[in-house]
Amino acid sequence: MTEIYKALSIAGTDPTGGAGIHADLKAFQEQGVYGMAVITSVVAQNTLGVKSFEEMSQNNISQQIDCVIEDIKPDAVKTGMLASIDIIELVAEKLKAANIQSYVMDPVMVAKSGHHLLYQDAIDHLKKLLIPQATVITPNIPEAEVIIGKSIETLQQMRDAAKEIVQVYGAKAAIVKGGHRDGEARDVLYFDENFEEFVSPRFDTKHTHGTGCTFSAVITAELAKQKSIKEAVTVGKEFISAAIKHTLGIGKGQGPTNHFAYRSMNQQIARQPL
Ligand SMILES: Nc1ncnc2c1ncn2[C@@H]1O[C@H](COP(=O)(O)OP(=O)(O)O)[C@@H](O)[C@H]1O
Ligand SMILES: Cc1ncc(COP(=O)(O)OP(=O)(O)O)c(N)n1
Repeated sequence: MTEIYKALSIAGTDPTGGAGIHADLKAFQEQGVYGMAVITSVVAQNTLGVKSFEEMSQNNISQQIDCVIEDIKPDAVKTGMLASIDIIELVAEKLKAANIQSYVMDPVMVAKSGHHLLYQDAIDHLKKLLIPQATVITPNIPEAEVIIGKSIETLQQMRDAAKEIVQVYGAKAAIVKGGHRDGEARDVLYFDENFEEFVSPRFDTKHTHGTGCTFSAVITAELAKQKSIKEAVTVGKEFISAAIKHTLGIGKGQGPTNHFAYRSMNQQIARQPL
């Protein structure tokens, strides 16, 4: 019988489907993994920006997580938008108790539109309670700067940051993403005392809404399928590169990426125009 691999995203929503839980579920599905979702915050946002968000109650989030874990235990979990200290504390406690095999932490802080998705006072809790539990953490450059408290401009500083997040803050592996720099899109992974770099050309497009969510969701799906960290990040990079390159061109602002592109390319099927 075919093994069913299962992944859970604990994150906020995006009604236009480009980021958050919606992007995560689509990425899980594309990668052949059964997707599940616990909603931390309902966000009113679209490709033009975030209007507002409301957090779910502690009791409700707690019960959502219990409903999943008691019934269909995930092979891998990712967290995205967690918003507040209370939610971080709750999720950290639940993850520890569930003894999850692979945990991918996307330390979501600020949307590309500039709207804060994490209260400033919650950053220390993210660092103390969740980073030490992470199998892989996937900060973009501004998030890595907040975590280590230093500015990151050069490739060497990206490498130093990835190493520090592992050695000082306790993640098993860290990938610092280069999406916010100029030139080629180069991401740096530090794991097992080694560096690996993942590179693609920089595609000249404004349609990059939800790139970080999608990238970390694909890594989560691949880890759920028992792939190694290096294999999972390799697929994540190929997926997000194809999704940015073959833009859908929808939305009035920074549009979503093309979740169909990676599978369409691999299967040579024109499910959507490439
Ligand atoms: N214009 C682009 N062209 C190619 N790759 C990109 C581009 N923008 C981002 N990426 C890649 O997308 C992934 C997500 O990175 P990033 O956009 O920095 O994350 P976030 O959404 O968290 O800010 C990384 O692999 C990054 O290198
Ligand atoms: C609910 C929710 N979670 C995370 C984000 C940020 O997503 P990200 O992948 O960093 O992409 P941008 O939104 O910054 O383009 C979000 N917007 N909403």
